[in-house]
Amino acid sequence: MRYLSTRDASGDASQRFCDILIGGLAPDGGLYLPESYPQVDDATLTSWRRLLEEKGYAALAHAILSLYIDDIDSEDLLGICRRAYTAEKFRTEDIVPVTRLDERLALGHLSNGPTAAFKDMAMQLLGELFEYELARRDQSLAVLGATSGDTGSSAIFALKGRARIHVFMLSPLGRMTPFQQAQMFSVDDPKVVNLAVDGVFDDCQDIVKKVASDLEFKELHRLGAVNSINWARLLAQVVYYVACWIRCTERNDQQVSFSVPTGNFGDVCAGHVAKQMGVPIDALVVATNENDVLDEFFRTGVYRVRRSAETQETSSPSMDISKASNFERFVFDLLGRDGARTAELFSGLGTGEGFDLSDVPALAQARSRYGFRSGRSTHADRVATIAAVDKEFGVVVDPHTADALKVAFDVLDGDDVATPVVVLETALPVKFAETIREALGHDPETPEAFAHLADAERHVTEIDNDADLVKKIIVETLT
Ligand SMILES: Cc1ncc(COP(=O)(O)O)c(C=O)c1O
Ligand SMILES: N[C@@H](CCOP(=O)(O)O)C(=O)O
Repeated sequence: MRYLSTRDASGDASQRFCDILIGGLAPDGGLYLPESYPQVDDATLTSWRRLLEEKGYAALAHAILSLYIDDIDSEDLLGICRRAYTAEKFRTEDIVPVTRLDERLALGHLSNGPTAAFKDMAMQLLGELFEYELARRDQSLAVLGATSGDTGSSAIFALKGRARIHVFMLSPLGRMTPFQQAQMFSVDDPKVVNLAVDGVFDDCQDIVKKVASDLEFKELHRLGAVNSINWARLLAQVVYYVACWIRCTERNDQQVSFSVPTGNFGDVCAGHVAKQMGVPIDALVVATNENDVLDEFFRTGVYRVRRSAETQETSSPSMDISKASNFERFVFDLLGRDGARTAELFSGLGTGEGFDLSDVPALAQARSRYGFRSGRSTHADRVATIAAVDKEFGVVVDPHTADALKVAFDVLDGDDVATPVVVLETALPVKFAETIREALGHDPETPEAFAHLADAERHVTEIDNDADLVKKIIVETLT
């Protein structure tokens, strides 16, 4: 399989998987996608069903990843998957258990990993892939990432202690929950550098892209990416769509839909990839919080990015995002993979512009061909949903999952989706105690592994929103 950039007008798919794994963002500022989506037939779906049942999640991951990775020996890739997806790390043999709430609703549990968020599903694999490839190249990597609360911890826990890797993680100052801050900043490791930026997540992500676009700097300091701009993140996430579909169905002609709490559009974009491969997925429901740029797009065709000052601070803080990176991948597909047009639309976003596709005939396909639906949820909605789901099903969900449940109820009640909906649970409630207390009147359960966090010492430097300053810190740390 070869890969191309969403901004490459020539359509030249010349990159191999391990090159883009290490490269992260494409040199032209675009995001990598495979030249085509491998198509799965009935026999393949049946074999995946058997594989998951008989050999487990790691074996399923190996089968799916093998369709996209042809520059890692198959046995080595299997070893990588087995090391990434263990019952010890994910606290369950199933890795991704599914709870059926009723005949039309299920929860896909993605947050049983080391940092209690779905980011671990991809990040544990990324850690193993980096280790393997860097050893093969005898190289080091300086990972520069941005987080709104969960990617940061997940990356740090997956990468710390790996000899060839430094981690520089940018987070929006004061905008994460106390638990998220404690989890991330408690790591005491000279090769892990936490930088709290005076700004919002989008500012942090802009810095990452700006620094990575300085190709000389990137090459000199061997800069890598762990955000979902890295294709490997999305690829790993495709696997749990397949696993959830298998766990909710008995036959290959049965479809399910997914409701996905959405911020940077990475999670639901992995669902888009799975659907394009032929996995029997009906609707992909994009559930946003009050930062509803994507809901607005799917309703109107207008992509109106908000400036930092307009990005609201909400009680599902990990989704406080107004410039969704991976949306570029979907628009590239929607526009028939027109790299020149995609470059034109997305290169203006840095200056706060958006675009309007309401007149483009292909927009209708967002729903008809690609299955997208959307909706938004507010603070009042998520608090009410957490309380209602606890009362009706005896399950406590985190605020992000509550947003997806709220929108799932909307589309089901409005008869907009006729297939069972799997709501992706993206974090554990322990990370968002204040909102849980407001909804339920008591604290969320604290798993034993996190009991020590509240008192841990913090390791973080507060900095201005300044890409040059970040470069300076990277240089000083690496030399
Ligand atoms: C808990 C949680 N839920 C949902 C999301 C949204 O996922 P995505 O950015 O892939 O759309 C994030 C982060 O973005 C998150 O941390
Ligand atoms: N919600 C994320 C934001 C970054 O998204 P990513 O999927 O691109 O890494 C977070 O919690 O940090």
